[in-house]
Amino acid sequence: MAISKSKTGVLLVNLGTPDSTKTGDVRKYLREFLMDGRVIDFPFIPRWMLVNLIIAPFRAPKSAGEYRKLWTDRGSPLLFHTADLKEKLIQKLDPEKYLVSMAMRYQNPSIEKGLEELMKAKVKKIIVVPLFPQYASATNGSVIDKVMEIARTWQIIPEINFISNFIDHPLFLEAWTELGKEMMAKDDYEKFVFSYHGLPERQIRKGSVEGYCQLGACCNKYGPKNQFCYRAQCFQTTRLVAEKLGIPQEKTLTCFQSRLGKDPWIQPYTEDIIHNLAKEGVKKVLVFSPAFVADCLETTIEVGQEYKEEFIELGGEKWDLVPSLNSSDTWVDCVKDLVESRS
Ligand SMILES: C=CC1=C(C)c2cc3[nH]c(cc4nc(cc5[nH]c(cc1n2)c(C)c5CCC(=O)O)C(CCC(=O)O)=C4C)c(C)c3C=C
Ligand SMILES: [Fe+2]
Ligand SMILES: [Fe+2]
Repeated sequence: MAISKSKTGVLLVNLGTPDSTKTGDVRKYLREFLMDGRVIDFPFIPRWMLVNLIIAPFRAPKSAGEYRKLWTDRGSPLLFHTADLKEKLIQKLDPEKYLVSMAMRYQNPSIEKGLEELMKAKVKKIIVVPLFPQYASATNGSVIDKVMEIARTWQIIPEINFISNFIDHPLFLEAWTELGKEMMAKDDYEKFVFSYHGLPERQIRKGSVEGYCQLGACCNKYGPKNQFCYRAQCFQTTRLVAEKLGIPQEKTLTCFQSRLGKDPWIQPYTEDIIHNLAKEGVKKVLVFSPAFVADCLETTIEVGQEYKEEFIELGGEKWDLVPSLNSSDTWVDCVKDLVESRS
């Protein structure tokens, strides 16, 4: 009892995934996810109408089909890779000092449950690790928001520490370098595409400090004024990973996938990059997806299957996806260090 009182609680949080591939479960997931005002940042009524009358009903059957292609015996890869990461982290952290739990921002296991587990053990402090390397209001911001919404109902609120982003953590970069090297040993790639999850441009502008972020060349530099700009962090991630792998900058392309709706999202779009590469006669491409730390619908299906089919149809020969960090040893070491450095 005395020992558990002095433990630090660690909460790993990933995005979320449906409970099953049934259309009803996918609809429920999409509703919870997209009704988050940090994800679709419209006022409540237009957001409610858009999500409940248009996106969820029409998208759910299509998304359920995509999830069926992705699903495994262990369920959703996003979920089981996060569970594996948690188990491996437990093995590496001192059990006398740390108690680790995991959650999904949307659906299950919920953040409520994850925090409850830590609070029941009377932890002295909580370190929340949103598993998103680049800060965005729609992801890390939303996790922080949700944790605070829950914590404000407690009588005793222990010290809570949030990891904001970790794009320049040496072990994060090393983990991607190891995976990239393994792929690069197999073939000579002409171009290296870094495809990140997209965001509506509006969300970047809202976070712009003194109007600095203009969604253009401003993202080619990374400093105090754009340290929270998601697009700038993505470009910086590309530069850091490419540098460690010895890939010349002119062979790298940073782009953004998964646009939803008609509003402009951050550019360049991955689809446009695919078309341009094919037009230029590029045949062999290696693709990194460093906005995700676990393989999921966005990596395996969208990048690994759909974009690949498009590139091959347009005349390309190879479009190989670097697998995500999942629960690789170096990535587990990175999370261990993120936690221990805040203890
Ligand atoms: C307005 C819509 C969306 C924003 C903004 C958004 C930001 C965002 N998302 C991720 C990470 C993931 N997204 C995933 C799936 C997914 N994302 C959206 C929409 C927005 N995301 C939808 C509708 C979906 C569901 C799938 C679909 O119908 O296409 C996933 C995969 C989950 C899985 O179960 O595999 C991840 C991970 C980031 C990092 C991000 C902003 C930076
Ligand atoms: Fe998303
Ligand atoms: Fe910016």
